Amino acid sequence: MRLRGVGRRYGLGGPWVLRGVDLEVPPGSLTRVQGRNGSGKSTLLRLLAGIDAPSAGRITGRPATAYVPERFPAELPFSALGYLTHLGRIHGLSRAAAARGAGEWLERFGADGHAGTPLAELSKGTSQKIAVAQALLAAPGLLVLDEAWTGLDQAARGVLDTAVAERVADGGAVVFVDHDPRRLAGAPDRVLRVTETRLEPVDADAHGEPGEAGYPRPSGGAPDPAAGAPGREAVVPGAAGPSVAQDGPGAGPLVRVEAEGRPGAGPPGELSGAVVREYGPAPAPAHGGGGGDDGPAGRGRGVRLTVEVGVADSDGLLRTLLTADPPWHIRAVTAIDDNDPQEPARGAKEKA
Ligand SMILES: Nc1ncnc2c1ncn2[C@@H]1O[C@H](COP(=O)(O)OP(=O)(O)OP(=O)(O)O)[C@@H](O)[C@H]1O
Repeated sequence: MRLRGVGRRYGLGGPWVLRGVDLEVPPGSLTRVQGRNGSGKSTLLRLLAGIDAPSAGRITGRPATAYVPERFPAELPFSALGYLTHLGRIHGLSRAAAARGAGEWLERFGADGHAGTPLAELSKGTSQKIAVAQALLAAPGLLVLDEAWTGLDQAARGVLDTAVAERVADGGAVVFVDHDPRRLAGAPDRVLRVTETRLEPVDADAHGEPGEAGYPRPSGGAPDPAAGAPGREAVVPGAAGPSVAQDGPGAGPLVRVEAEGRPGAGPPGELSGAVVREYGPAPAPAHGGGGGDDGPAGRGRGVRLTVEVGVADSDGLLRTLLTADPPWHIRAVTAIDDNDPQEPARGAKEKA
């Protein structure tokens, strides 16, 4: 598949999110895409997946494509097995092959016990397994994964790792975005960074390094007026306890997760190994609202939660937030570069 001079902007006269992107996606290739929050990674992946059209340029030579979106629409009136069979049919499989493939993927993901469960009644984790299974089941020529590992348990993440390797070995192309710099570390044939509307190759030596330009802190965020809110920089109650306050979330690379909850939501009580950096009223929308991106905060002013956690625990943290009732809306996930002078000294801050 080939992208030539591809650009995307939203709305009439809106700013270009991507511009002049030339890209070839060869068969049998594994490509990682990274970039700052809001740089345009999901926009690029939607274009690659063919569910969005470029505002400029051309995309040619698309193979059969499957896509795991950042958010899976789980409210459809199907059972898990019925949905996967239906999707298999849409991907061109015969009824028998679709049903067989659906059953096999449910089993591989350890979700066969939920074959008859309506989608709307599935847990977030099982729902994510279905989101991934629907993309894998027709063995697509191009597989596009937008944070597809998030919300999966450890065993299912391993199944997905293996499935990606199988796809590539089988001549399929896989393009993925993931917040964890260690995801499929060493496996991608190339790493691309979306920056300032462009797509540029990342130095192979920088693959997956925390703090590398693919994982900077959120860009341009105005200081939060709620900086002094109660609970800021507190240790999560009932979770990691005093050892976190003394030692921080452990040695090694850290990930910062920013989430937004319903008005009045308290922090979930099971954020093991995590340090809460900020907890208070969400800032007012920068553009006066109307963007249709209210998240679980709904129309009211929600609660903003910023948590730091070791990379190894970040999947668990995300799962906890996403499966909370009501779930938190994940605003940003960024790795933290301890060598960055703009980062406040750790240790000292934890003890403040
Ligand atoms: N449907 C849309 N309508 C209007 N603007 C959009 C739409 N989708 C994305 N944008 C804007 O395009 C820019 C890039 O968004 P995109 O979601 O592609 O970035 P991203 O790198 O995937 O971000 P994140 O890491 O936070 O998921 C952002 O400024 C975003 O607000």
